[in-house]
Amino acid sequence: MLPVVVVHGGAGHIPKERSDLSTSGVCSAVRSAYAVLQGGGSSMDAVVEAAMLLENNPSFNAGCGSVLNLKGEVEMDALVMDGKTLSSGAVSAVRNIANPVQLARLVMDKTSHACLTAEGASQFARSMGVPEVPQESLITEYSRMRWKKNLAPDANPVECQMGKMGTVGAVAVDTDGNVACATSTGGMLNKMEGRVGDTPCIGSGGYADNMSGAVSTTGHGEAIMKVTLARHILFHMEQGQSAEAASDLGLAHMKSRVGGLGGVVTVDPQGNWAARFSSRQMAWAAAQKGTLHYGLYTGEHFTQIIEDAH
Ligand SMILES: NC(=O)C[C@H](N)C(=O)O
Repeated sequence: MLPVVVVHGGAGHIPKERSDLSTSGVCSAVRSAYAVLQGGGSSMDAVVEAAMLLENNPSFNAGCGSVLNLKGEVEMDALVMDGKTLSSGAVSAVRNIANPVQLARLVMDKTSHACLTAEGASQFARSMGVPEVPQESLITEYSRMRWKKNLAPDANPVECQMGKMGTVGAVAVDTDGNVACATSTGGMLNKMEGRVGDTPCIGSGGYADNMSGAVSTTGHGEAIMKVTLARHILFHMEQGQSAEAASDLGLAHMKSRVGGLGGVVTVDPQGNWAARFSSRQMAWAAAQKGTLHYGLYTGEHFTQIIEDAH
């Protein structure tokens, strides 16, 4: 059963013309992360690899391709958590870097803190030699178009939000049985400047504990925070539920209690995994025992032998 890695490319409604890009993006990220695990890398190495590749892919709402805030600027959130030690690192409202997930890992590895925000996070990035990138390099035509559309007086903000949720995340178990999670996002379209979502908050955007498993979440951040979705799912696993049943229970609770939609990828330390969502779609992919699994719509589950995958 080990190793295993599962990634998501955000819960929401993916326009038809963009769905192939989302699927191919999560599949190639999961293949690279799986290669890291097969090469003896840790679950932390694997989830950071997957999240970084998805941040670099402009089809997703993380790193390059992030949605814009009300002012038309990019502010990103990211989180990593290590299930062996419960160490975590996060950044929120960070600007001008290509890979927030890498900076989150540096917060975990190099500071005694769990989260750095805004200008302080940028200063830390500089001190670690992380290159600063111009904001323009993180903005795509598509995200600028959607930002403008959402500012129009007749805009339907709910519909626009669902058009591209696109947060990215991963969970993995390595051959030593250690679990880890990573999540990275540009947040919610046309958010207020300084808005911090669920993604960098442990228990909400993700959680990893070798005693129960690991979860990375996506969806409406304010709803996810109200129910601390990731920790809620692991609670159900601690009570004996499977990764799949616990994920469904957590998502159903969020829907009935606060009307929130979203999606999750979940693993337990034995390598059982789930990719579940209450939104219309969620691009997801998993790799285990030489097989690639992936899907986009509810109930969809394709498989492919990894050696044959191109
Ligand atoms: N697309 C998402 O998953 C958005 C993210 N959860 C946020 O609220 O910032």
